[in-house]
Amino acid sequence: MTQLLEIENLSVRFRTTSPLRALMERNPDPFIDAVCDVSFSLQEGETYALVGESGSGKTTLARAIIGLNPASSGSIRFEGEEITGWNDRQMAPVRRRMSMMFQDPVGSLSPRQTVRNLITEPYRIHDVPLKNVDAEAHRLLELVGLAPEFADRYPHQLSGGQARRVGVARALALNPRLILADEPTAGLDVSVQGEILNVLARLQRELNLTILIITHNLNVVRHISDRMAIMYLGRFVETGPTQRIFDRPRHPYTEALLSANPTPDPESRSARIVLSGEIPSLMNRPSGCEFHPRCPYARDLCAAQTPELAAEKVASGVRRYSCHFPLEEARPGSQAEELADPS
Ligand SMILES: Nc1ncnc2c1ncn2[C@@H]1O[C@H](COP(=O)(O)OP(=O)(O)OP(=O)(O)O)[C@@H](O)[C@H]1O
Repeated sequence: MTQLLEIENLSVRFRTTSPLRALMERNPDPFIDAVCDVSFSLQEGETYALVGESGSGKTTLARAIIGLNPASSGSIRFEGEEITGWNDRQMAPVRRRMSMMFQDPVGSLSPRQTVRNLITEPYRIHDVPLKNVDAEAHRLLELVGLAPEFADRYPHQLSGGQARRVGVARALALNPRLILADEPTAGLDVSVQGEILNVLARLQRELNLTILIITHNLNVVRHISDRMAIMYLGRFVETGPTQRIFDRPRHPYTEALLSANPTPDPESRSARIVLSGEIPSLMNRPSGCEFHPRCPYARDLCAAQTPELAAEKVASGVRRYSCHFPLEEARPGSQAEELADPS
């Protein structure tokens, strides 16, 4: 598989908008690291999910990849080219090759434009001549399973699921290789969520697209992604093959997130772990392991020392986690699988 995107030690720092809050939080440095020392890569044709509670830095990371938030340190390579720090003019050709589906596509669709104009607008924005606008609009609509008649509709004439499909069609204009999909199913009924996920999965297969999906919804992650990363306070705390993480989380935060997820399968239902305390402020990060104040298993070392991101080879890839006392792998069947690992 070809490596499409490579992120190394990426951080994104913002000046906090509230000096008063900085004072109240006893933080003399009015900056927050919304993304903190993140490394990962995307292989061509895979779907990678970013998961984490609200404010954990998922959108900031995606915006940094497409050059909308400047990186404060680290590196971003796309198709083998270093694009860190590039300005809008330099990023323009890159943004034809990667496109972002923003949250709330209905709100972001201009109400006065027809679907035809909306989905072919990227060609005009990027000054790419289009011989036959109608033909391209129909091609894009067909890709997302909408009839050609939808080209003449306006956003208010679309259902939530149709608007989401239009958002996907627009993201596919210019034939990008990477789609950054921010909460593509948020606010939809479960059955419509399933339809959108099936559209994305089909496109990923048919067009060999690479998809970075951002979501709160663990059922979405399980359904669609090959690999996943769990973010906490801007950091990756666990990454690896999705199925493996769902089967056997190693980080206590992952375990808690998964336990809070409603699953239809009674076999895989575990007791819900309720985390104590609030998510800490980015202006006042806890010492050592930043999850320790909420961790049910924390010991003295956790407050004193930051854990490394340990790597572990598993049959389906590599899994990483940052925890001094990771959860045991020892569950029924695990030994047999470990022995079969090619590590
Ligand atoms: N432009 C900005 N200036 C200052 N702070 C920002 C800016 N953009 C984001 N942040 C802060 O960065 C942190 C991470 O936000 P981000 O939106 O990336 O989180 P998220 O995980 O995507 O959350 P959600 O799931 O709610 O979208 C938050 O504390 C947010 O307030």
